[in-house]
Amino acid sequence: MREASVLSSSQDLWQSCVDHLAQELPEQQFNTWIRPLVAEVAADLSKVTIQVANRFKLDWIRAQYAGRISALLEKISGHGIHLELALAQREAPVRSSPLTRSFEGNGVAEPAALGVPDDVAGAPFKNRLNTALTFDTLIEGTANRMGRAAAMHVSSSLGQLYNPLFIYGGVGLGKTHLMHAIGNKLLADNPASKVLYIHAEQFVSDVVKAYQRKTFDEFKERYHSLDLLLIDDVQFLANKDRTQEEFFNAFEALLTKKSHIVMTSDTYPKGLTDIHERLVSRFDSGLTVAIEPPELEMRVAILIRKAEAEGTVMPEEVAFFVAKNVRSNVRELEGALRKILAYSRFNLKEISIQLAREALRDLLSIQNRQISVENIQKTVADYYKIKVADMYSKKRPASIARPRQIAMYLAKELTQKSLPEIGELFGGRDHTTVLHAVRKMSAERQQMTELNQQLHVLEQTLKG
Ligand SMILES: Nc1ncnc2c1ncn2[C@@H]1O[C@H](COP(=O)(O)OP(=O)(O)OP(=O)(O)O)[C@@H](O)[C@H]1O
Repeated sequence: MREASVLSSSQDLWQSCVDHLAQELPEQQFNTWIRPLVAEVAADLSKVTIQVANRFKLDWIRAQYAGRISALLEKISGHGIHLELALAQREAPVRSSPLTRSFEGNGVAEPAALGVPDDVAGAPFKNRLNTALTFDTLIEGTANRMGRAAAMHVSSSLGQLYNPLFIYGGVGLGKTHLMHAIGNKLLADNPASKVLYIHAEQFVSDVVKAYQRKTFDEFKERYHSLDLLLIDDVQFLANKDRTQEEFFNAFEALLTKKSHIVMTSDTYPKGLTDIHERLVSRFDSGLTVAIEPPELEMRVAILIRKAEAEGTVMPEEVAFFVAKNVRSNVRELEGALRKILAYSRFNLKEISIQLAREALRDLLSIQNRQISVENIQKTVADYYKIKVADMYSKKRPASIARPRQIAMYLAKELTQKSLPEIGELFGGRDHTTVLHAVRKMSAERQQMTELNQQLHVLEQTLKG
């Protein structure tokens, strides 16, 4: 543990606290809840203000982590610290984790939405590119070869082939990185180009704002004048009719003047739901490429290169060990690497397989863990702050019945259990009750952004 006197700056205090949490918490929890936090530390270290993206996260962090964070900060600094949690101003969604997308409670509703933050109309033009995400830092492998080649091509011959470029794939595979790389390369070659990176949700909010303020002319001027529009996660345009119409208009205007459009999504165009057919067919009219999960060699290369970027050498055998055990996506790999580096730094130990095994023990044990109905019941009960016993009880108030239905739905989705078996585990309920819950939740999650987000968090937590 570091002493107060060793802390060279206020940011050191927060970093130390985060490093500790990285070691203490399961990977998924750390990535979901702690990693995205931004903290301001008073120069005299007497107060730490943590900015949290939305109310839902704020409540969760207050309930689950604030106590531990406070205790750690006090232990590290050696004195009392006032910890404050505050709602952050909504930022451009350059995201660091799949769960840090800028959902605001129920999501940004279309034109009736209130309180849309003020960060586009009237403001000086910002391209929102993250300059760290370039082709140089994007490691190539079979999984992303085609996407990378297409992206390179687009950045060097804008408006010609592959327009629009539609990139799809699972979470944390480098789609966003690829988009920023295109923008950064274009700007490096042609600094006068007008580029905009935007998350689809922010586009929705821009439409809402233009609608509320009757500033569609400015909106059109802003979007239709671009040379390159990079729009991330277009699946978020689902069910937003007005936004889709405006997107369609921008799309047509940009293609007509041979500007380029690059989009990402979690699915291929025809797999998108609740997006107008005419848009979907436009999405598919250029080049559509998939990004696959990285293969073993690529995972090894990513670990070695990222360790290098942190000024550390990761022996190849350690990289293999980690790459074999962390298979899902690059974001998870980055998380594993961060844990290993923090562990090595704190324990003053060289990076070895043994050290990696220790640093990743939670992650490795979670991987070996089967998801059980009991675990689902406990996790859901904790999440909605009800008693685990209520999962089996006959109580009917919505505050209890609903989490119970959610747990039943997750039990069906994440385990091999049959409906009667699940019913049995929920206090001997009939299989039709379980079926009803499963159908209800699958239908509602399509309609309700907030529920979908909560289910996503629960699924990620349970899957580790
Ligand atoms: N091939 C790669 N080489 C180096 N870093 C990578 C590569 N692929 C992804 N990354 C890094 O992994 C992290 C996750 O990537 P990114 O945010 O681009 O994923 P994504 O596919 O957009 O995921 P999501 O759908 O969750 O937004 C980023 O930090 C990114 O820089």
